Amino acid sequence: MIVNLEDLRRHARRRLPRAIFDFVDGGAEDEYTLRANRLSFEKYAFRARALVDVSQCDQSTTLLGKQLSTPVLLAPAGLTGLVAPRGEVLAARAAANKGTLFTLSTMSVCSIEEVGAAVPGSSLWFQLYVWKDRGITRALMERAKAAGYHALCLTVDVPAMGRRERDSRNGFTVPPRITLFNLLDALMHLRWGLWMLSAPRPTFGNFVGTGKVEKEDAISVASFTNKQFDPSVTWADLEWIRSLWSGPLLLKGISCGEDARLAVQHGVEGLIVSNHGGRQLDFLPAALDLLPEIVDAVEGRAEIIFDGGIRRGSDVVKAIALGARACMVGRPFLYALASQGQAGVELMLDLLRVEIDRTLALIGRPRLSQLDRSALRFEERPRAAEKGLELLAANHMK
Ligand SMILES: Cc1cc2nc3c(=O)[nH]c(=O)nc-3n(C[C@H](O)[C@H](O)[C@H](O)COP(=O)(O)O)c2cc1C
Ligand SMILES: CCCCC(=O)C(=O)O
Repeated sequence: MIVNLEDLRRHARRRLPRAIFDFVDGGAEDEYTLRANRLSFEKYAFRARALVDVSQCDQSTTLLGKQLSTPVLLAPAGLTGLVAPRGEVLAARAAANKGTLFTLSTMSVCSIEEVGAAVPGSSLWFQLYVWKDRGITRALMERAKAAGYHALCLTVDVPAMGRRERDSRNGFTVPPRITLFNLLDALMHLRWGLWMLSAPRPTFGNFVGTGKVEKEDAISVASFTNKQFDPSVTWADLEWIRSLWSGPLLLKGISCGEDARLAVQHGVEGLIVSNHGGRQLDFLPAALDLLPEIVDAVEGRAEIIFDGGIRRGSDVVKAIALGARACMVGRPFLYALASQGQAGVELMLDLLRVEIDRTLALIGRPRLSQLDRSALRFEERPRAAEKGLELLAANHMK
């Protein structure tokens, strides 16, 4: 039975081959940041007001001028189409049906055009990685523009791919290599295997025809991206991107106040406060702990989106109370896709919606605009968090 997002993760773990589940679920190196992302929510408890009329809770909001029915968006995730066939199209449809946004990753399986044709561009953002080949980078932006995508989100926390040791152990490659382990893994997850047979052999769909993917046979994500992504990108390149993209521009992966101020000086419309779900630099602080410093640095001059570890409606309410305008979820929509395809993603968004509404009612603040730091108490000693860390550390050592 599925009553919350953790149930979707359990489902996904059963449904997906081990190597694919681990690619989705895992983080960098010791996975400290990945664990910290969850545990940081336990540092905050609520201050609830009583006897407030909460008969009409309203979680709708606007983001970069667009009306949304909920402050929860779908984060960009490379290789979503490995979790379910045409996974990006399914997730984009679910988001549009539920009045919110889907962000297509540069590293998607379905192409910019295929997703663009499936839903209105107003419910789509495109996430950009800068390739060494600037012609390709420029073409990505032009294609997203031509397909009607509303905003561009430049990810700035991948100057090198984080080291995901689960992927190394599993020998995870794109396309998946046919090995005895992978064959057994697929046989033990037959529903997924049969499901995937209905789709073309998965690859990075935006690069078919460029010669970049055709030459590669079964390459690890880190080898491929380290070869293709440009580690020399600086603030100066932002001007170049700006000159090619006329719509709203966001930076994803800002993790300190200095960079937030620079981003505002460069005129970006939005920032995504994120540690890439603990998949990049291990020992960045928990994403929630990055938020206050950045909110204070931005002083309302750009819209702030938060991601990292959101698994409950109450997590969304806490991030908004700390100054975010909206939140992205990554893994939860991938677990949901693995569990039940498009219907799973819609269910995931519904679960969060109901949890957000109930939290707003119980704390006596029926609208998002009424959320600020006075809705929270800082837990001096988050005992559950300490205990959780001990338990997780113990599990890790096994
Ligand atoms: C499987 C997977 C693939 C991802 N691929 C990308 C990507 O291509 N581009 C990007 O900017 N972020 C990527 N991310 C990071 C997410 O956009 C997001 O920051 C992160 O998942 C948020 O944490 P959460 O999973 O705890 O919600 C990926 C995350 C996952 C789990
Ligand atoms: C699949 C290409 C890399 C996607 C990414 O950014 C991530 O896995 O976190």
